[in-house]
Amino acid sequence: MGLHNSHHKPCPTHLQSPINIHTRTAKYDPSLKPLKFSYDPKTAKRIVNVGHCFNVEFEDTCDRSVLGEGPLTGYYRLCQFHFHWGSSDKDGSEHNIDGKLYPAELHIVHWNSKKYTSFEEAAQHSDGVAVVGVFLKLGDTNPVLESIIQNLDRVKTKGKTCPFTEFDLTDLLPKDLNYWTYMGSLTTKPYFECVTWIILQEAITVSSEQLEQFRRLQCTSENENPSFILENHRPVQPLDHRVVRSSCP
Ligand SMILES: CCCCNCc1ccc(S(N)(=O)=O)cc1
Ligand SMILES: [Zn+2]
Repeated sequence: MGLHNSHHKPCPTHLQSPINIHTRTAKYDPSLKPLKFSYDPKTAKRIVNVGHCFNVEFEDTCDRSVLGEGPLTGYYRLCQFHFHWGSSDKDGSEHNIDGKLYPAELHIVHWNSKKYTSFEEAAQHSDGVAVVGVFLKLGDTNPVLESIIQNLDRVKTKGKTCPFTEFDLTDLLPKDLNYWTYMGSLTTKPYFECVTWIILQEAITVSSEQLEQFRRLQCTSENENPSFILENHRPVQPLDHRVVRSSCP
């Protein structure tokens, strides 16, 4: 199924992510609301090395940590956050801003708990998932990131987990919560087209040494010859007929 045109041949519509955000083409939408983060630090649970990155997982059996408003209808339940990075500080982010790459990108993953009963079910629907993307720019050591990174040697190999509780995720967000938003997909297999992307316009800082810690994670399990997660960012995908909206003019 896809858009129809005068030569009557259906052209497939791609709704894949990430994309390059061309800021001058983004359309200010005054109907977009401010983002409303309501996170309970007690829902932080553990850090897991999932092989291609590490996830910081939250308790998502009830609506104790939710994202509301913004471009969303209703609220979406926080389930995990993770990062994408590159083999050097020159690239690593998944989304680009006017062709500019950042050294890393944070993804905060939520699912529509009003309509669906799990992330896996929500991921089958176009209104199922909402991911907040935050760029990481090179700068001073980020003390909040450091509280996560100091645990990484406990999840060095694939499949390892360690407890991680009492974490206030709002401490990791920039002050300015203005955003771009568009409809897209998961950026790793199975690439389901289920994501309302909400990309913050202000970046947070990360130091070069902190990025090096990400690259020391292993994609192999402890009884295999070690190989490292040097990079895990997907190339940008065609925007096609999609419009990126902005929360500010
Ligand atoms: C259906 C189960 C798939 C597990 N993986 C979920 C997943 C993949 C990618 C992203 S991302 N990188 O688009 O934020 C979030 C969550
Ligand atoms: Zn991601």
